[in-house]
Amino acid sequence: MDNLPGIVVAGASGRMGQMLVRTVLSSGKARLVGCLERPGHGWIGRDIGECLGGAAVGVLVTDDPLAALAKAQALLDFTAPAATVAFSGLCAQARAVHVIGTTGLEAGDIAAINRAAHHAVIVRAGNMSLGVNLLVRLTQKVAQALDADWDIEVVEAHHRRKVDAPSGTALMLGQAAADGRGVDLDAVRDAGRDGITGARRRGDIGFASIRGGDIVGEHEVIFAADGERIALRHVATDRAIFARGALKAALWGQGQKPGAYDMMDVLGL
Ligand SMILES: NC(=O)C1=CN([C@@H]2O[C@H](COP(=O)(O)OP(=O)(O)OC[C@H]3O[C@@H](n4cnc5c(N)ncnc54)[C@H](OP(=O)(O)O)[C@@H]3O)[C@@H](O)[C@H]2O)C=CC1
Ligand SMILES: O=C(O)C1=N[C@H](C(=O)O)C[C@H](O)C1
Repeated sequence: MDNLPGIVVAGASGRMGQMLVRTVLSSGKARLVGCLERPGHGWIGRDIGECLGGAAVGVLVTDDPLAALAKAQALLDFTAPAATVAFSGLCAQARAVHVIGTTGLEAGDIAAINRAAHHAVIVRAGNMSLGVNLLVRLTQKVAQALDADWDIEVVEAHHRRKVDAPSGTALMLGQAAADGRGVDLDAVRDAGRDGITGARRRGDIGFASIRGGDIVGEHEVIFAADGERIALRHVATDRAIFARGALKAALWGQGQKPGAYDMMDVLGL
C-alpha cells in the first residue's frame, strides 16, 4: 500500500471533491494523503472520512497546499480558475502531477498553467469521462466529412449551481468541430444569442446552455442541413465517471515527462 501513488484532493468539500475522495479511497490503486480547502472552511482540521459521514480515514483536511503536496505524487483539482492557476505553480515546485478538471479558465490562466507544465506533468480536460472524449473524436470526424451546408450547434445542460458557460465540454466539442472543419473556433463561435440576432451566419458554430435542477451534464452536437440532421449525444448520470478519469490521469502521469497533456493522451484516443 505504501508504494501506491499518494494523492491530494483540492476542494474536497465540493461536488467533485467529495466524489474524488471516495474514488481514491475505494480504488486500491492510490493512497489518499491530503485534502485541501480554503482557509476558514469548516472542515479544516477534521478527518475527511468523518466529514463525508463515514469512519475516520486518517487524513485531516488542511489549508496548507505545500505541506500536503510534499508527501504526494499527484493533485486532483476540480476547483475554480484562480485556485487552479495557484495550484499549478505549487505542483511544479513539488514536481507533483497536476490533474485539472476545472473549467471556465481564460487564455491568461491557460498560459500560466502551460508555463508550470515546463516543470511538472499537467493533465487538463474540460471533461474526464471516456464517453465524452470519444464523442469529441466522433465530432471531429463528422465535421471533417461535412461541409458548411451543415450547420453545427453544441447544446449543453447542467445543474443550477454551475457558474461557467458554455461548459468546458461544450468548448471541447466546438473545438473538435472547428478542427475537423479546418477553421479557427474564435472566428466562427456564436454563443449567447438574444434579441434580433439576424440570420445564422454560414459556417458558424453555435453554443446554447441550459441550467436547471441537478442535471449532472448533457451534451449534444447537432449537424443540421436542409432535409436532414445528425445528432451526437452524451448524457452523464453520475459524477463518478469524471472522478475515475481523473484518477486514471494521475496514475498515467507518473513517470511521464513534464508537459501539458489531455485526456486523449491518457486514453490513447
Ligand atoms: N473536467 C471534468 O471532467 C469536470 C469538471 N468539472 C469542473 O470542476 C469544477 C468544480 O465543480 P464542482 O465540484 O461542481 O464545484 P463546487 O463548487 O461544488 O466545488 C468546488 C470546490 O473548490 C473549492 N475551492 C475553490 N477555490 C479554492 C481554493 N482557493 N482552495 C481550495 N479550495 C477551493 C470550493 O470551495 P468554496 O466552496 O469554499 O468556494 C469548493 O469546495 C468546475 O469548474 C466544473 O466545471 C466538474 C465535473 C467534471
Ligand atoms: O460543472 C459541472 O458539473 C461539469 N463541468 C464540466 C464542464 O464544464 O463541461 C464537465 C461536466 O459536464 C460537469
